[in-house]
Amino acid sequence: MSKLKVRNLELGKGKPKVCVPLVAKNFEELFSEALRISQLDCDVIEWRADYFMYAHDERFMKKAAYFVRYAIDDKPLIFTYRTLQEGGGQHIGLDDYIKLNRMMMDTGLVDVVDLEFEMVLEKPSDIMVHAKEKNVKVLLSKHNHLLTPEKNQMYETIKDMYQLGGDISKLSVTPNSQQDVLNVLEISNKVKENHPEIPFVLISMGEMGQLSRMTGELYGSVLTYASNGKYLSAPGQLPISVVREGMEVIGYKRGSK
Ligand SMILES: O=C1C[C@@](O)(C(=O)O)C[C@@H](O)[C@@H]1O
Repeated sequence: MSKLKVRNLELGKGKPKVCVPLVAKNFEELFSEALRISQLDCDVIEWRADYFMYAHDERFMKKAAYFVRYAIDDKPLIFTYRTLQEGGGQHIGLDDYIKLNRMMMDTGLVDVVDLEFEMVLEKPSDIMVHAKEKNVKVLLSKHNHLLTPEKNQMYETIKDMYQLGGDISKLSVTPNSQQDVLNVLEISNKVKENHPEIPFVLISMGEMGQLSRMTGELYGSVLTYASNGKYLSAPGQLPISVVREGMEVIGYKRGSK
């Protein structure tokens, strides 16, 4: 499995790392939630800026990023603005999306930026190069809240994201049957076996897909998203303790303590 260093964390080594969402609509909530979440047993924090009411004001966003970094200290931080099309909290135009993400890279306060694959494809720009220059990792993502695509399509998407320069490829899909969940696990395993160079995350959302949030050690996902105790940023997210226990059982090896 390919390894990726983010601050002191090595993604792809041992168990998947646990990421929880930071969701807030104003500054007061942002600061208190960031402080609260930084005390949880998580490895990574994902700031879902699409829920923040000042997300369209550049000056406020810079201040907000300082607030968050101050509150969470040295924890790895993913900046995410999820678009409405992919299940996010508020609308953003393509140009503003690119501008906001570039600006976040420039702050030097975020470690990873989650960029939607479709947005990057739609607006060819130097954003991937810019991230490299700023030493920010790019997690390319794609979400399907209706269904689970064909197996081959999922496989190709993960590879295409890597090809485009993503440091992590992430695909979150919705199962309509248990077979869909198995398909996600099968493709995870296939990427792990055939493309060990690709750090990836494959999630089957909803209650039906919860198993996929705990099987990363077996099938290769480097990150898993859990609830923050107050809020789920996607259907099917489990409490941190449940995910950790599940991963412990699934990854249990004879002879390990
Ligand atoms: O893309 C993802 C994964 C996710 O959708 C999930 O299924 O847990 C949760 C989102 O917050 C995150 O941006």
